[in-house]
Formats: sequence, structure tokens, C-alpha cells
Amino acid sequence: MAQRVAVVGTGKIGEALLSGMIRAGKSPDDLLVTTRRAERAEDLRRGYGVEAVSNAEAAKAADILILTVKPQDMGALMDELAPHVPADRLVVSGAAGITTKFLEARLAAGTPVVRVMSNTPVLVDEGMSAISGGAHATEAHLERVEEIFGSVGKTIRVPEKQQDAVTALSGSGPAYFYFLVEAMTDAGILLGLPRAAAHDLIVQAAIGASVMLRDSGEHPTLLREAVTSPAGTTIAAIRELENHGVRAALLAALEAASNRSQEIAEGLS
Ligand SMILES: NC(=O)C1=CN([C@@H]2O[C@H](COP(=O)(O)OP(=O)(O)OC[C@H]3O[C@@H](n4cnc5c(N)ncnc54)[C@H](OP(=O)(O)O)[C@@H]3O)[C@@H](O)[C@H]2O)C=CC1
Ligand SMILES: O=C(O)[C@@H]1CCC=N1
Repeated sequence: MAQRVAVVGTGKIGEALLSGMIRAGKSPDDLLVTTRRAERAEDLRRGYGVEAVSNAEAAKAADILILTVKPQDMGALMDELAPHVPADRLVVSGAAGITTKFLEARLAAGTPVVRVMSNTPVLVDEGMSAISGGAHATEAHLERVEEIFGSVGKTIRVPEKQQDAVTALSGSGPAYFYFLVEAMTDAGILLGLPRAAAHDLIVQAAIGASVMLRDSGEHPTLLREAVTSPAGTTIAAIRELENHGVRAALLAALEAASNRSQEIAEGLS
């Protein structure tokens, strides 16, 4: 019999996962969602043909519970949910900074827990999801989680101690690229291009560069060198990037993101 999956706290990431599982062939009859607001539940019912239930009902009815609330809401959610979760359920958390220990401490002894850090490109089936098993998660549990998150992109297994770094890199990563695109679009405006043209030019450059990074098998340094002509335009720009410490800024930025992920965990434990 097909396993029933409940998405608990169906916001942006939860809805992306829900739509991915349906696109991958899972029947809406085998999916449940929970929400905080009735109108959100109604939207999901109408949009995907799934049943919206209470957190307690989801805990009882689903084989796999995927928790996609914000880290700050996880304590309250667990107070409500945990008493209803039988110990044979698989509990999956997609929240930044929430450790498997935090969840295990609130669930019945022996409950399998898996932690996942995903990212918003799950919306276009290009997500990157890093998976770590808790104390009671078996190979079969990890494979089930890989199957679900594999329906919306790539997956990788990492030791849980690396999850703060993963969060800083691929979890938040899309935001850094959007930030760069915003800044480079402004640079196009500064150089006299219309905004729409500047946007289209840099977005297509980003897509082309991303596909080459993924498909060429070349190291990023070689790809960059292929663009950088002697005494040309690119090296003039790169000198300014180095003068302004962009490489150092990225190292500091990702360290700050990783530290913040750790702080969230410490603040909630
Ligand atoms: N956004 C991102 O890029 C990424 C996010 N994450 C993680 O994913 C998680 C979700 O993020 P995101 O989707 O952006 O957040 P959202 O706020 O979009 O989604 C969370 C949803 O949970 C609902 N909710 C909160 N408490 C409860 C409850 N007790 N019962 C039922 N529903 C509840 C919220 O309801 P309401 O609408 O009423 O607030 C909201 O719809 C976070 O933990 C985040 O760390 C991970 C990787 C990337
Ligand atoms: O900003 C955040 O906290 C979440 C986690 C990773 C991406 N967004």
C-alpha cells in the first residue's frame, strides 16, 4: 500500500514539496496537508485536491510527517503534534537549525527522525536537499526521504554536523544569486541600459553560466579564465571585485549564515 505523507505547516517549501510529489506521480489521496489558517487550507485543497487536516489528525493518519514550519514555530508545533505521533512514524524536518536531537527529545522513544536542508528551487524541480539521519533513522528511512526530495531536485547525504554549513551554502544560496542579479541589473542601468533589457541580459547570462557549471565538467576557475581576455574588459571588472573584497565578503557572509543557523538551534534547545 502507498505510504501516506503529511506536509505539516504547508508554506512555500511545503507547497513546493507537495507539488513535486504530485508531479512525480504520488496520488493526492496519499497526501495530507496542515496549515495554520483556514483560507490557506482551502487554497491547497482547491489547488492540489489534497485533504487538509489538523496537526493531530495528520500525526495519526500519515506514515511520514514532513515538518516545514519556521524554526521559531517548531517548539509550539511539537507541543501540539508530538503526543499524537506513534513511534513507528517517520518524522522529517526541513527547518533551518532544528536538530534531530531537538525533535527526538520531544517524540516517543525510538521515533525515526531525518533532517533535511532544501532550497526554493524545489519550486522548479532544481532543488538541492541535504539529508541527515537521526539516532533511529535506518537506511530505508533515508531512502524514503531521498525519494520524496529527489522528486524536486538533487539530494545528498551529509553528517548532521555539516547542516549549518549546508544551510549557509545551498539553503540560502539562491538568495545570494538573486542579490547579485539585482546589483548587476543596477549596474546595467548605470551604464545606460533600459531596466528590462539589463534584467534579461543578466538573467540569461546567469542561466548560461549555471548550465555550463553543471554540464561542462570544467572547474569554475577554467570557465572564468575562458571569459577573461588579456588586457580585456573582464579582468578590469575582476580587479575591482578583488579591490572591493568580494571574495572575503562571501567568506564572511556564509560564515555569518552558518553561525546564525547554530544560534537558532541553541536558542531553541
Ligand atoms: N525559504 C527558504 O528558502 C528555505 C526555507 N527552509 C526552511 O523551511 C521551513 C519553511 O520555510 P518557508 O516555507 O519559507 O516558510 P513559510 O512561512 O512559507 O511556511 C511555514 C508555514 O507553516 C505554517 N505554520 C506555522 N505554524 C504552524 C502550525 N502550528 N500548524 C500548521 N501550520 C503552521 C505557517 O502558517 P502561516 O502562513 O499562518 O504563517 C506557514 O504557512 C523553515 O523552517 C525554513 O528554515 C529551508 C530551506 C530554504
Ligand atoms: O533564511 C532562512 O533562515 C532560511 C533557511 C535557508 C534559507 N532560508
